Amino acid sequence: MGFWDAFLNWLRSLFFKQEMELSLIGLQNAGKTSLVNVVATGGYSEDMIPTVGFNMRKVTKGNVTIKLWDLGGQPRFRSMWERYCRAVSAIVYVVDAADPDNVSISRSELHDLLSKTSLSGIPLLVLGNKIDKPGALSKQALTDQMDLKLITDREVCCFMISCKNSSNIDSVIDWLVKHSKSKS
Ligand SMILES: Nc1nc2c(ncn2[C@@H]2O[C@H](COP(=O)(O)OP(=O)(O)OP(=O)(O)O)[C@@H](O)[C@H]2O)c(=O)[nH]1
Ligand SMILES: [Mg+2]
Repeated sequence: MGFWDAFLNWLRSLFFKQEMELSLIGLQNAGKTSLVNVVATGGYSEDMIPTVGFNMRKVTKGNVTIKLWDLGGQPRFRSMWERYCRAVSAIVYVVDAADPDNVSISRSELHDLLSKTSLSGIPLLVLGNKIDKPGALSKQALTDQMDLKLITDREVCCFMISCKNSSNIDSVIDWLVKHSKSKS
């Protein structure tokens, strides 16, 4: 990048700060906390501790500050998902694409959540994670099994990713940045 480009980017960053708040939802073991780590630092670990309740992380990408609510996915935490989704610019729903036995539970939890009137219209990003594993579902299979075509009251996007290999993480960040809002 030349000097002037760098200078203009710096100026832009001073005047066009964007921010967004989003919630990461999905069953336990889907890879939500791993995704936060990959987006924030690029780090990945096999040794993860299940999230108890929730964690909040702030990540800055270019001009955009993203406040991430990383929620626990175990059954006992699912009743609080809705509360943490009310004020967000987007809901990110993570599915373990290499665990076909749990996809139908994941589908019903997603559709239950989206049926709450407090969340109507909030854009949804569905991420099929762990595509590095053999037997992981294709995007088409995941879209079908999650009944994503039935969601017509909001913008829905789906990417297949691997936190382990950092596959498609750039597309996720691009999508998030596009859905941020100007700071008021
Ligand atoms: N092979 C593979 N394993 C992954 C990937 N992403 C996460 N994992 C593993 O999946 C396990 C669970 O990851 P977490 O990030 O803790 O899952 P979580 O969704 O935050 O789980 P809860 O906090 O209990 O809701 C860990 O052992 C991770 O190493 C991936 O892309 N590929
Ligand atoms: Mg977690």
